[in-house]
Amino acid sequence: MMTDFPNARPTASHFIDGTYVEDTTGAPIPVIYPATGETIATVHAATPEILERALASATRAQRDWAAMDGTSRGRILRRAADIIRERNHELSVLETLDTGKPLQETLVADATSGADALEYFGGLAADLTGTSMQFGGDWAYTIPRPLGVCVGIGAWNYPTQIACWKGAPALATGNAMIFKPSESTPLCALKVAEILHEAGLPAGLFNVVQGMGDVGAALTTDARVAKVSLTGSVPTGKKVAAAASAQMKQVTMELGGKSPILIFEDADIDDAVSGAINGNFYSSGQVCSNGTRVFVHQSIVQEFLERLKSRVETAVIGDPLDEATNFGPMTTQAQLDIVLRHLDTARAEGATVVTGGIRIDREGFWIAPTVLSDLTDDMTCVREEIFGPVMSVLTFTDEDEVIARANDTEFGLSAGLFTRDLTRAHRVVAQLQAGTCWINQYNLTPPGMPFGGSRASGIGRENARMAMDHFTEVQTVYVGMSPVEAAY
Ligand SMILES: NC(=O)c1ccc[n+]([C@@H]2O[C@H](COP(=O)([O-])OP(=O)(O)OC[C@H]3O[C@@H](n4cnc5c(N)ncnc54)[C@H](O)[C@@H]3O)[C@@H](O)[C@H]2O)c1
Ligand SMILES: C[N+](C)(C)CCCC=O
Repeated sequence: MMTDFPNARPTASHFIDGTYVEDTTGAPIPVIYPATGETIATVHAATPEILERALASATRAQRDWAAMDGTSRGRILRRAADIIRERNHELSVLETLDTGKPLQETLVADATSGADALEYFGGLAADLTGTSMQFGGDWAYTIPRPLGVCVGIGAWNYPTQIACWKGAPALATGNAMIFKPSESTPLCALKVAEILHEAGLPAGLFNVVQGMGDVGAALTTDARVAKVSLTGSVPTGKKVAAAASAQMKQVTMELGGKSPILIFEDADIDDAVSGAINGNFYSSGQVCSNGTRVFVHQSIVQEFLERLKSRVETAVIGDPLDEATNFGPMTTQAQLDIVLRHLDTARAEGATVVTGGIRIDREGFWIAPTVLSDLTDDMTCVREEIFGPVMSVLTFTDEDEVIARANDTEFGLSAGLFTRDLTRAHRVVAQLQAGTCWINQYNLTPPGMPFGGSRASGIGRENARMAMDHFTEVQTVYVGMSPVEAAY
C-alpha cells in the first residue's frame, strides 16, 4: 500500500484569488495512484459558485497586472521558477503520484520543464515590444495588448508542464489565467498556483479549478474569457475550438498525433533505436508527440528490431517512486483498457508482437512496452493514436514513398528522421507535414523552441517568443503629424 504523501500535498480542491478553496458540494473526483490503483486523495468539481469566484477574481486582478511593467511581472515568474527548482524533489514525487510516471523521469522532465518555461517567459516579459512605421510625415506604431482572462485546459500526461507552458506566457504578457487540470491528474497545477503566489503573483491571476469536461466547457463559453488554450485529444479540440470561435475567442490547440519517425539506411542505428525508444516509451507512451509509426529502411530493419527488442527488454518496470525504475504504469484504468483493446485489434489484423503486448500482472494500470511489426499502413494500430507504449515498425525502400506514407494521416503534430546525410535530412524534413520535427533526435522541447501541430493536431504554438503573440493582440495607432484635410 502506498501510504506516503509528500509535504507538497495541496490542501484543497481549488486555488482561487490567492488561496486554497474547498467546496464539497461539487462532485467528488478520486485521485488514483496509477501504480497501485489506490485512491490517494479526493477533489471536488467546481460548482457554478466556484467558477464565478474564479472568473470574478481573475477579471478584477488582470487590469492591474496588465498595467504593471514587464520587468516586474517577469521577476515574479523567475522567482517562481527558482522555488520550483528548490522543491523539485517533492514536486516530482507529487507528479509521480498524480500520473504514475517514474520518479527517475519526473525529476528531470516535469517540474523542471515548468521552471524552464517560467524562467524563459519571465526573461521575455520585459521585452514585449511593438513596431513603428513611417508614412511620409505621419507614422504608426503597434502595441501588443494582453487579451484579458485566458483559460488553460490540461491533459493528464504532463500536469505541471502543461500548467506552466500555458500559464507562463499568459502571465508574462499581462493576462490572467484560469487553469482546469485534467480530472485524472488534478494535484500538480494546484502547486504551480501556490508557488506562483508565494513568488509574489497578485491574487486572482492564476486560479485553478477542478472538474470534468463540463467545467472546461463552462469556462470556454463564459463571456469574460478572451482565449482558450487546450491540451487534449482531437475530438475535444474540435468541440472546444468550435465553442470558442462561435464567440470569436482566440484558441491555442495542442492536440493528438500519430507521428512518423523515418530511419534511413545510413542512420546511426543506436541513435535511431534510442530515438525510437524515447519517442515511444517515455511516460509509458503517453506523449502527444510520440513517433509511433517508425518507418525503417528495409535493408536495416532486421538489425534495428534485434537491437530495439534487446534494449526494450531491459526496461526497469516497478515502483515508480524507486529511482531505479524507468518504466511506469498507464495513468488511468480507462487508458489501459484502450491500449489493451488496440493490442487485441492489432493481433486480429495480423500484427506480429516483437516484444511486450501483455498486461503486467501487478496492482494498478500496467502494460509492457510493446513493439509491433509485419504491419501495413491501413491497420488500426498504424492509423489511430493509441496513447500508450505501443510502437509500430514499418519498412520502406524509397525516399519519396516514405514521405508520402508519413504524411498519409489526418494528424500533423511531429515527425523525426535519422540519417547521416544532412542534405537528405533537410530535403525530407521540408516535405513532412508536421509542426515540430527532429533530425537525429526526438522529443526534445526546450522552451525557446516553438512546439505544436499542424492539420488536425492543432492551432498555434506553445513556447518560444511566438507564444507571446498567441497571448496578445496588436493594437495599431496611426499618428497624424499634419493638418487634417477634408473634402468639404
Ligand atoms: N499537443 C500537445 O501538446 C499534447 C500534449 C499532451 C496531450 N495531448 C493529447 O491529449 C490527449 C490525451 O489527454 P486527455 O485524454 O486528457 O484528453 P481529453 O481531450 O480527453 O481531455 C483534455 C482536457 O479537456 C477537458 N475537456 C473535455 N471535454 C471538454 C469540453 N467539451 N470542453 C472543455 N474542456 C473539455 C478534459 O476535462 C481535460 O481537462 C491525447 O490525444 C494527446 O495526444 C496533446
Ligand atoms: C516534452 N514532451 C515530452 C515532448 C512532451 C510534450 C507535450 C506532449 O505530450
